[in-house]
Amino acid sequence: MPFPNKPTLPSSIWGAMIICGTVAGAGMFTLPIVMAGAWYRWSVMMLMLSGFCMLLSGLLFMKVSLRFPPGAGYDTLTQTLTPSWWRKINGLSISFVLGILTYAYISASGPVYQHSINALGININDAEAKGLLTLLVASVVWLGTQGVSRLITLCLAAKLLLFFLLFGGLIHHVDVSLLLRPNSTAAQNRYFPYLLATLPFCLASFGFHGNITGLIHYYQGDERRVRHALVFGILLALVIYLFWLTCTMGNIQRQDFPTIARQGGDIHALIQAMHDRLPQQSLGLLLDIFSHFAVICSFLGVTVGLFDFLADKLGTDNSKRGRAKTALLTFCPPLLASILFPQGFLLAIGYAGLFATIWALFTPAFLAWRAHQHFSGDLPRGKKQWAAIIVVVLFGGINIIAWLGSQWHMIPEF
Ligand SMILES: N[C@@H](Cc1ccccc1)C(=O)O
Repeated sequence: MPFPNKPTLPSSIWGAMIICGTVAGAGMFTLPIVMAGAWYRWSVMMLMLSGFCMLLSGLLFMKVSLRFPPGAGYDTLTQTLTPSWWRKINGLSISFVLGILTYAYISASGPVYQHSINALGININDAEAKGLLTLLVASVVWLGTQGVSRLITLCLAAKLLLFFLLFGGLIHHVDVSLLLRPNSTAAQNRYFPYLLATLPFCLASFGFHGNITGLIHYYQGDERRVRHALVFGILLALVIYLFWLTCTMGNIQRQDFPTIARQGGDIHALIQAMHDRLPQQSLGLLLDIFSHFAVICSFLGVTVGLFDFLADKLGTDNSKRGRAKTALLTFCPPLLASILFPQGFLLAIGYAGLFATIWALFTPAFLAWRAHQHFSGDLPRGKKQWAAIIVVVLFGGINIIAWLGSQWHMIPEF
């Protein structure tokens, strides 16, 4: 739907940053751990394929969303174009994924914060660190959108800057032979069988679809800019992931990864393993600061999404009290779960990958399918749209098979 007047719009670069900010979050920290079995070359290919399919579904969603008034998000689109049972499933999968990601962020960053606060000489335990961090993020979200978006922009800038500073340093320590020929024993020389199990994690790592509506609003419906922002955002995230994989797999031995996974696979364990390899203290410090910003950024983005979604569904008002109620519902269950089950970070990202298939892959394909019938009637469907819908649905189907296969131990685990 056309926007009435279009003053000068922000450059696509800013939109790309917003997308990259959500994409490259905690999921990224699971990648080297779950990809240790398939190792470097296969993992690089899998990342490219996943990035491509997730971008494709994002573009399908964008196309449909542009036909609606500005601000129309998942709920409006599914309400108009899909049967009510699908709308319900879609809504449930969105709240589940955002909730479990909140749990994952709290579980992953709690130990990192505890470590940093202890280093300052203040003694706190894991649960206290998690409570403190959650309270901090919850207060920002409670205060309102303006503050949050400023903080997200700030964290994102810090995250990108620190990332390139850090990896400029780390890349010098990469051992190329470790990347290409990791170990010697014949039994450990198998990589391909482990590839499928990485899929749900790749999918979660490239999730961003809740932000498309906001992006369309930001660019006032200018399709070209939104498209460029999505493409560049995903490309930038892919570059970051490839760098990250190179630096971690080029620094940590393949056989050391299962130990990290057994410790819950959280960021702290991974960073600890890297610390042991780093000769300079400054790089270690940079790594710590980077992980703080990386998680806080997605933590804010995802919890704002969950907060808005819950407020909308439950109809809580926008007063301070109403917002406090929604904030309690957004943050308390994941915090409690994280204190009771602190080791579930990897598992949670896997679940997020499974359930995100519904709203990040199937729903966009379904919407594109129905939108054509709804708006263009008898006109034949373009070949490109056909191809995109098939690729996206196939990718989603394989992801579900991969998740079930590893859950039922039918595909090997490293
Ligand atoms: N991509 C995000 C997770 C996410 C998944 C789905 C939607 C939004 C966010 C991360 O890696 O942390």
